[in-house]
Amino acid sequence: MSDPIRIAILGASGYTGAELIRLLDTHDRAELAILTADRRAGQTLAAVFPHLASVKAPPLVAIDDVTDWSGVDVVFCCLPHATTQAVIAGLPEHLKIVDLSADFRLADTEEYARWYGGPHKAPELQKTAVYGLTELARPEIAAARLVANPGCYPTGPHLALAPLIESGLIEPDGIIIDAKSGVSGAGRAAKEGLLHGEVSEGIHAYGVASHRHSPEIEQALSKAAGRTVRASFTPHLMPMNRGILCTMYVQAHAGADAATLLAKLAVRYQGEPFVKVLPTGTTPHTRHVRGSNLCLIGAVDDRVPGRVILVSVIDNLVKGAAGQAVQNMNVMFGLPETAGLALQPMFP
Ligand SMILES: NC(=O)C1=CN([C@@H]2O[C@H](COP(=O)(O)OP(=O)(O)OC[C@H]3O[C@@H](n4cnc5c(N)ncnc54)[C@H](OP(=O)(O)O)[C@@H]3O)[C@@H](O)[C@H]2O)C=CC1
Ligand SMILES: CC(=O)N[C@@H](CCC(=O)OP(=O)(O)O)C(=O)O
Repeated sequence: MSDPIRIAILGASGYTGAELIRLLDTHDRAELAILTADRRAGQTLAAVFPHLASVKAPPLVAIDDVTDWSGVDVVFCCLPHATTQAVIAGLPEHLKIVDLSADFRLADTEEYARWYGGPHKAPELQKTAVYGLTELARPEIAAARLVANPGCYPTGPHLALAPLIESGLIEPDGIIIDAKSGVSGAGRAAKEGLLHGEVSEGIHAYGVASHRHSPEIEQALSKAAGRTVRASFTPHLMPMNRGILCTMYVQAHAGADAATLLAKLAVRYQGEPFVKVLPTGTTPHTRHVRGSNLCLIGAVDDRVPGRVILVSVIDNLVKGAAGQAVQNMNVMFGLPETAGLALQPMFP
């Protein structure tokens, strides 16, 4: 039997922490060594998450109380933005790190400062981080010490659009991304505006033309295009717990249609366990990925000539966060990529 991979989860009492624990419980090499929390430090996992009571895990502790990291191989960091960078900068060199926050995703430090309200506290470390959309950066992830796990909104559009832009099948400028997310995307800390009475039976756009995932999406599309690209991105909050659906309006280049775009994606993602391309003319539902690490992509020809409408879905807590983080850990340690992720979606 191979040695266990000893894992620390910083911010284990949040939504993505819980999801990591659920997935890693099915991973035959994973051993939970350290779990941290802030307000919930000192509690057992069973007290914080009764649904995970049977998982073998240490009690949750405050990060400052962790003085010995020698029994840890990899850290999943599930802390809020900005809190993360100083914590990661202080971790010993021997640790591999998958950061689920936004702190290390933007390669341009000025762009980071513009969108996240101030200069980065660990700019040298930021330069070493690899943006970890697994299917599109495997060799870099395999060699990385620090992986910046992508944001939940950018993941679907990045997977759907980057291969189409790279191959010249669609126009990179002027893409419109209309995104809809479940409320768990906002994390566990109760906030006004996210209470049941304010979210149920309604839907609203937010961060219109100003959401901090715009630069992350544009970073991905620009890389694919080899030049700066701007996109229109509007997120909406949906009265559901999990899931992100993105509707993308793209202009196809001469002769290309939905079938052409899907054929390109099918070739690009052939053999990929988690990215699935649907038959032309069909579109996925968030319920088709709930609880799984899947990203489904469909496309339909618009009635406007030359325009194609693509739709992607993921579970924001799995492929949009904890699942992709486990996938990245598997790549970093040379393990089968599906370890800990072989869960089919829940339906209904
Ligand atoms: N939710 C999602 O769908 C996604 C989230 N992310 C990102 O992942 C990270 C975690 O998200 P999520 O799990 O939803 O967040 P939650 O708010 O649910 O959890 C945050 C965790 O961090 C701990 N924490 C909060 N403040 C501090 C602090 N100052 N010092 C130490 N620990 C602290 C909390 O502890 P305690 O409970 O004890 O207060 C909790 O364990 C965030 O950066 C988020 O943006 C990324 C992709 C998707
Ligand atoms: C519904 C909701 O509030 N979603 C979050 C995005 C969550 C996410 O995954 O992104 P980060 O890791 O960058 O936080 C938001 O709009 O800020």
